[in-house]
Amino acid sequence: MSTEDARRPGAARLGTRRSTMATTQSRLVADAVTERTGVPVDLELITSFGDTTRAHLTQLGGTGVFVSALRDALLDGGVDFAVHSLKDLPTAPAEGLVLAAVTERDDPRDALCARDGLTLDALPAGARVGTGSPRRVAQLAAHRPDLAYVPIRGNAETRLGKAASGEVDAVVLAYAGLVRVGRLDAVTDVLDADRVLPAPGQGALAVECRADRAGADLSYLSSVDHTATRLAVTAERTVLAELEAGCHAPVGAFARFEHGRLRLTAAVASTDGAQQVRAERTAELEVAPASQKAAADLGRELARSMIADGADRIVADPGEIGGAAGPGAGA
Ligand SMILES: NCc1[nH]cc(CCC(=O)O)c1CC(=O)O
Repeated sequence: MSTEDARRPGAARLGTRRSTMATTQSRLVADAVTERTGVPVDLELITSFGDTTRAHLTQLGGTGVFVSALRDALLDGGVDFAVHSLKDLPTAPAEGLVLAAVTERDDPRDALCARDGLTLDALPAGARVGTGSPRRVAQLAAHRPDLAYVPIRGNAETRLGKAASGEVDAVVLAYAGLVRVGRLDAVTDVLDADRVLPAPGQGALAVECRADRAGADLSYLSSVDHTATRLAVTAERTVLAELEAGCHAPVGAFARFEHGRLRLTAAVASTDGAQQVRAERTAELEVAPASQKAAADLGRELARSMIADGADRIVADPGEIGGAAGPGAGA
């Protein structure tokens, strides 16, 4: 374990993964906490299995590879709190831990980073699109079944490098992540939610700490909680939980407040894009912490209507990326 700075007495210790994206988003939250409460925060770098393994993410057989090392450090008191990309957090609550805050969401959309400034519609048939996310492949294939989807992994810089080197023609990454690593220059098409629904929680950060400290010595963490975001991501994550799907399932969900209502859209698609269940539902909801249950109810009702339409069967057997069904022949 190494520290970013020498530890300052009285400073809170924020555990973070080592990647540029993780340290940038941890620093953002640390600065917001300090600005709002006066509590100084030091970053402590922790290596996780997800950062070191060469196995493809979808082969790791479980969710949350990025978060378990941080959670161990929280539970044993090595650090006071941790910041995760919310979309990487399993929906099942972690024993002894709570979400002390969910920060205001950044842009939730996915972005295409293609050679020669190409947009999704302009990519030629057969172009190779690199992404290891079944959700992205499934939804992209629904629009462009004629492209070749190639599973790739690595951090944002590594993936962008594969497009720059010509190994693939394009990669798809979260817009918010590209902002955090300072690589918006690579974006050639921003994929709005009508085309590709983001992952539940995408663009929001989760602040996690030990349950017995959240209402006690760490109660100041609530200063960075954003109620509207928390309600939206509660609805989104409830869809995922009800579908019994993990963060690498082909499930997109996005909720936003519009005219006093929370509007939730979700989609499940097979990896070849051929089967898709998409649904939307709204609920009248006050932007207040007391609306938490109503937000979860909205997610549960939407998921149940999708299951009635066969969404659970797609989740159970979405097909492989670049698998037997493969890219369609037509242009
Ligand atoms: N799975 C990795 C991951 N976790 C969070 C982000 C982006 C930032 C965010 O969604 O908050 C990324 C990279 C990506 O999907 O391109």
